[in-house]
Amino acid sequence: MQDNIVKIEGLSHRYSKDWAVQDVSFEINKKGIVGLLGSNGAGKSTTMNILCGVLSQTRGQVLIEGIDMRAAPEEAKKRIGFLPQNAPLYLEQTVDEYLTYCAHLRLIEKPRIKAAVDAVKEKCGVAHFSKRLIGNLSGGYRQRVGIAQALIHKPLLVVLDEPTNGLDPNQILEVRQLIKEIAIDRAVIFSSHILSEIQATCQDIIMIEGGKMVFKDTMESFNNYIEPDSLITTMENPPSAAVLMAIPGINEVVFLSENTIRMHFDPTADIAESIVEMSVGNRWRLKEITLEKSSLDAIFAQLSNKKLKPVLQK
Ligand SMILES: Nc1ncnc2c1ncn2[C@@H]1O[C@H](COP(=O)(O)OP(=O)(O)OP(=O)(O)O)[C@@H](O)[C@H]1O
Repeated sequence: MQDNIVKIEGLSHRYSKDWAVQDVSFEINKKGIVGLLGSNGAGKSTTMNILCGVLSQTRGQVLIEGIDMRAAPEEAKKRIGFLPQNAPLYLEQTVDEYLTYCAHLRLIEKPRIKAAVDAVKEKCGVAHFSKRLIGNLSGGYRQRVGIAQALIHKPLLVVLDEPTNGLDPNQILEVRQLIKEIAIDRAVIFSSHILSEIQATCQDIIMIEGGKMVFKDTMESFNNYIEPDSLITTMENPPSAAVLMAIPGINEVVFLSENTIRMHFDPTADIAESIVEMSVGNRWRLKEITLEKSSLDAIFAQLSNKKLKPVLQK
């Protein structure tokens, strides 16, 4: 029995001569929400389209519950519900007509179709719009219908490509809540170029930039990277950089001016307390000490910077 629903190994894809995705490998557990984060053009849609069997990779392997997407696409696709970046909605159909059509496409047996449609309408909060033309729904409700079609055949894995893109703040909150609900008994992977979006919803995060995976871990460990690791002090009578560097835990000292110093330190060491105590003992005349906390956006920017080594890759 597989303990993961997705296993991707050495995935690479090029459309013509440029590689859109290069050597991406990851696994997804059977339950929970994974966020695929990356800026525009990072390779998110390419990865998701390959994962769902919509696009055939140049290299590498995609296994869905151990089934090779290339070798047995029909079996693998049965396990997946997909909402692509541009939801495949027919605006001139009603919600009922469209979901019934999707149920047929998913080869649900005729006598079971009505119950399947009713169940996903209920789950996605669109039952009261059953007879409404999709073209007359708001963006948020259209997205709900898009998610409903992805759930119609009760897939083990739901793949949502930028599901909150273009929605207003209230609609974003509603779709996030819906994603959390559908992930209770299955795996969900969704993509976004907005870090806070992934942070609010996911247990795990995979980040790709320039087609390469630069980070993969739990959201919790990602958040730990924003622990303060530098501080700024102002002292009337500061010691030399060498004296400060000798304090255990300090690994870089930068004089910003004669009296203002930035110190980088190991976040596990209690540096602020050591500096205050030493300042009193050595008459450094400490006037100010401020911990600097990297913002999430700064970390995102750092990880997105292709020139940097992918230091956080696990
Ligand atoms: N059909 C295509 N033909 C040629 N190049 C493509 C094609 N689709 C995507 N690309 C290129 O592949 C790279 C990755 O694109 P992809 O759409 O996967 O990124 P993305 O992270 O989903 O970005 P976005 O959020 O803007 O959709 C980009 O450089 C893009 O221009």
